[in-house]
Amino acid sequence: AGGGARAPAGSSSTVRLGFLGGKRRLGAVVAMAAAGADFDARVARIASTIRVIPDFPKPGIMFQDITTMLLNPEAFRDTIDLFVERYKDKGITVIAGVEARGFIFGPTIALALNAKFIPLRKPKKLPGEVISEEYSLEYGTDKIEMHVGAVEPNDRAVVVDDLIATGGTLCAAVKLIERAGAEVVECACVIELPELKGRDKLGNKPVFVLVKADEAG
Ligand SMILES: O=P(O)(O)OC[C@H]1O[C@H](OP(=O)(O)OP(=O)(O)O)[C@H](O)[C@@H]1O
Ligand SMILES: Nc1ncnc2[nH]cnc12
Repeated sequence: AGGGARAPAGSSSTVRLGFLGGKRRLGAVVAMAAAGADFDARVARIASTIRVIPDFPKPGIMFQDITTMLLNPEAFRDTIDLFVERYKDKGITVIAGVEARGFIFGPTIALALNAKFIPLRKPKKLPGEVISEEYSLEYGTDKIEMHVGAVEPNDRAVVVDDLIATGGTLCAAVKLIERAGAEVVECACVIELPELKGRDKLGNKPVFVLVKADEAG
């Protein structure tokens, strides 16, 4: 109220910042372009190390095999770094990894972010009290479980897995964490099979992926 007659607090410094911002913006654009080029180069290297095996584990499935990427330390490190760079200033307190391949990437990302790592496991693997969610897969149905007490209501989580196909697994993971009252900020995967429209299953939950596979698995 009455603010219309007054200059907004800090207006002079706003002008100065605007001027400085003008100079900085140019630098920022250059820096962003460089970061973008670097991002693209790292993603290209990661993509080139992923092996595709036709008809595994069933006829018609184009299996995206990340084990060949793990043989290349630069590509493996780039994968971890790209996730850490994305989440480092986002107040993430939990990295939840989906068994089995989410366990390959999740713990290193969690340590780099100083966040908790939470394993989301296949049934009857966790020894304590669990909550569970059933889901359908591209090739069958399954269930994942999480220890009660692993996440707390004020936690901010990212769910990590190697791949999103139909989205059933990530959807179940998000439900588990949200049932425990925490916020899932995003899901993060190395690979997406876009033709299987997994994002649709996740509604408006953001999914960050590094590599989109050409053909549906
Ligand atoms: O988006 P969706 O259709 O749910 O499929 C993606 C899931 O499928 C794969 O795991 P899988 O269930 O084969 O288990 P594994 O990692 O133990 O082999 C993959 O690692 C994801 O977790
Ligand atoms: N095509 C695929 N490759 C690897 N993992 C998968 N999980 C579900 N579909 C897959």
